[in-house]
Amino acid sequence: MTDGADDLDLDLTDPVLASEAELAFEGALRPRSLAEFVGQSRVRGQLQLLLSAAALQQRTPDHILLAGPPGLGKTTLAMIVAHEGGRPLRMSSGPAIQHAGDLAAILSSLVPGEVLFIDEIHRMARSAEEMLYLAMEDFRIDIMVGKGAGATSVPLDLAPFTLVGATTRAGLLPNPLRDRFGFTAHLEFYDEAELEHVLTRAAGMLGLAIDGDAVAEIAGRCRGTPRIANRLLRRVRDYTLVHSGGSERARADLERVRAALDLYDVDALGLDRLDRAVMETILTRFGGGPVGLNTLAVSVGEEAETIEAVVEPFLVRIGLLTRTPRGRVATPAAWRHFGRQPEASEVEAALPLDDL
Ligand SMILES: Nc1ncnc2c1ncn2[C@@H]1O[C@H](COP(=O)(O)OP(=O)(O)OP(=O)(O)O)[C@@H](O)[C@H]1O
Repeated sequence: MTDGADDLDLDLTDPVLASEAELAFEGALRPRSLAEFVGQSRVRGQLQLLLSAAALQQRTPDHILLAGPPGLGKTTLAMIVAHEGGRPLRMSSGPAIQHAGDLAAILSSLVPGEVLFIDEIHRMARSAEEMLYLAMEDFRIDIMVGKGAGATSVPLDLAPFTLVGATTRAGLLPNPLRDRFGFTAHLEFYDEAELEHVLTRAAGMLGLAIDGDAVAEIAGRCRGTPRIANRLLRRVRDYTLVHSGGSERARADLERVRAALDLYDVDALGLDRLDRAVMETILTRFGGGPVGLNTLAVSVGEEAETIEAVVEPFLVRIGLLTRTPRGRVATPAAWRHFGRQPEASEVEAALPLDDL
């Protein structure tokens, strides 16, 4: 149990308190140290070295870029970087920094040694990005005063800080920005043993008794992602609570886990509704592909960025989808998983999207 577990001692029958409890649960679940952080052993080792070297030399750690799909622990790692070094943490995000002035206001108010976390850093305004280059390198920014011919730039010294940037799309970062990070961590999907560890820890904090095979079933269906693992566990907790008449001693067994996950539309491979809509669209509307990302996004009614950053990495990883220069293509494993034959696809191509 971590310190945050005490926050969970709330009355779950009160709807307001229950949602507070869910939030408290999210917060309490975040590991507070690298030792508590499950999996990503390579990244953990690299970060540990970087932080230890900075501590020995009594300087701020180098800037760190965390890259990888959503829910793998980027925010958690940023918090750990601050916590391990006993440094304050300022949190912001790319979409919130739409002008250089927004960034100047944040940078100029940092205290020495502060960790600045910018989530979705690839979505920051270009003018702010340019200001960040100088800030990262020299701990200095140039502020423009006045307008037109009379405008002058006034240098402003900043307190030394560590920037931790997070991105689901490292490829979108301009090279000058990427090069100014002292270390880039690429977070990978978690394997099932690691997810079982995450789930067992979370179940303990939630006070949920759960069988080993039931934990393994959730681990196999959470797309290699701790955030999804924790979310599914909460639904299993709800299901167990309701189907045992609210008994405190209820146990989540394999049967209950399967029933809960089926109810919430999570299939045996962990595909959810959006994953399935994407795959079925490729299989039925486009005969298995190739199909371009934008065409696919319009057909599914979802943002191209969401498909590229959230849906595709997992589908590629489990071998249902490949990316080719001509577009996305379903693999033979995808045809098998969806119980379809390539020849049948043209017949079904006339189906409207709602029928998928
Ligand atoms: N290695 C881990 N061990 C235990 N729990 C983890 C781990 N990584 C993530 N989690 C849990 O998963 C949840 C999501 O993690 P986090 O918010 O850090 O992901 P993220 O990569 O920042 O996601 P996003 O890109 O969507 O912001 C958190 O509740 C956290 O407790």
